[in-house]
Amino acid sequence: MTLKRKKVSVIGSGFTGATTAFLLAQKELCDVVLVDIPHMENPTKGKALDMLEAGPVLGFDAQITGTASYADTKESDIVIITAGIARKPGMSRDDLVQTNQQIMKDVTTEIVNYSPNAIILVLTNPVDAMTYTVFRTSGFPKERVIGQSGVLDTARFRTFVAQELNVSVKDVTGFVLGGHGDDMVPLIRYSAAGGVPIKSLLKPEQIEGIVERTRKGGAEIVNLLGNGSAYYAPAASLVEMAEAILKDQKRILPSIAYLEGEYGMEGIYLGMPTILGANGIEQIIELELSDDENKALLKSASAVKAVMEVLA
Ligand SMILES: NC(=O)C1=CN([C@@H]2O[C@H](COP(=O)(O)OP(=O)(O)OC[C@H]3O[C@@H](n4cnc5c(N)ncnc54)[C@H](O)[C@@H]3O)[C@@H](O)[C@H]2O)C=CC1
Ligand SMILES: CC(=O)C(=O)O
Repeated sequence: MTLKRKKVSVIGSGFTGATTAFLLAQKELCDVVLVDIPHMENPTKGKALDMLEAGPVLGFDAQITGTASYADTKESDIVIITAGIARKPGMSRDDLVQTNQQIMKDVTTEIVNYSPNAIILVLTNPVDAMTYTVFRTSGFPKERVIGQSGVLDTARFRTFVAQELNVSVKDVTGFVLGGHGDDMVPLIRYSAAGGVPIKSLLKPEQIEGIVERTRKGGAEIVNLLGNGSAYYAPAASLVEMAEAILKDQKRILPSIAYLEGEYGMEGIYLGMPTILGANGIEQIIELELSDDENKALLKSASAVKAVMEVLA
């Protein structure tokens, strides 16, 4: 009897898509199909072949296919959407929303056609609104359409806390909630180093500095790179979420989840503490928030709603 390996398709073979595909294969989590537009078919095939040829050196065994045909994605367990454009000079935020929204609709129609039982992970920005578009277009249940931002934002927060304390990042925990923007909400009360609340380890001004740097974490990398946005940490974040689902790990990770009454909100995708397992989002965890934390979360939700208002 041959065991069928799990299959993950990654849509968009750019910086984040290619890095995600490589990490998934390197960890032998699944076979990977990397998809891009027809114009990009040969470069996509080239990237996939190049990754495959790293297998003998790194000692991993996974199929990696580059393609422009969605037929190759048939019966994927997970489909990860990284396709889309980033904002260019002269382009408004609304232009970006319109363009990426159309790409989400086109891509999702193909995903539904070939992988009707898949779990979809969305990365494309503005990610809260794009996850909502994929949810509406797919008709999938809410637990099977999930956005990525909180794992990345929390990773940045943990990195900065570890740097400030000069301790191992492995011992730093945290939780960043809300939309993927300047109003995201790092929950200081739930952040600790080795189990010790960071409030008793750092001065208020140090914590404020870390919160601000986390909120601007994406822009910091954009400014340094000069020609694109972050992709190593975003890809690692997608892979952590995909692994939790593929292995039914029941990990408590922040995900962009659809709210139907949780935290007093309805009809919006927003970063929340969730349990991720084989069924996708298996639970949204409702934390007790202080008045200030609740106010900050509502402010972040308003920013997401403002983007949703320009959705067609
Ligand atoms: N949510 C998050 O935390 C993060 C979100 N992002 C977002 O992810 C997206 C991708 O970023 P990068 O990979 O750096 O961009 P990139 O420009 O390197 O790659 C995008 C790829 O999408 C492809 N593409 C465009 N239309 C397509 C379609 N209809 N079907 C299939 N492929 C298509 C392009 O040909 C390109 O290869 C951007 O919107 C970026 O802002 C990036 C990092 C973190
Ligand atoms: C690009 C992006 O969303 C980030 O680096 O946070």
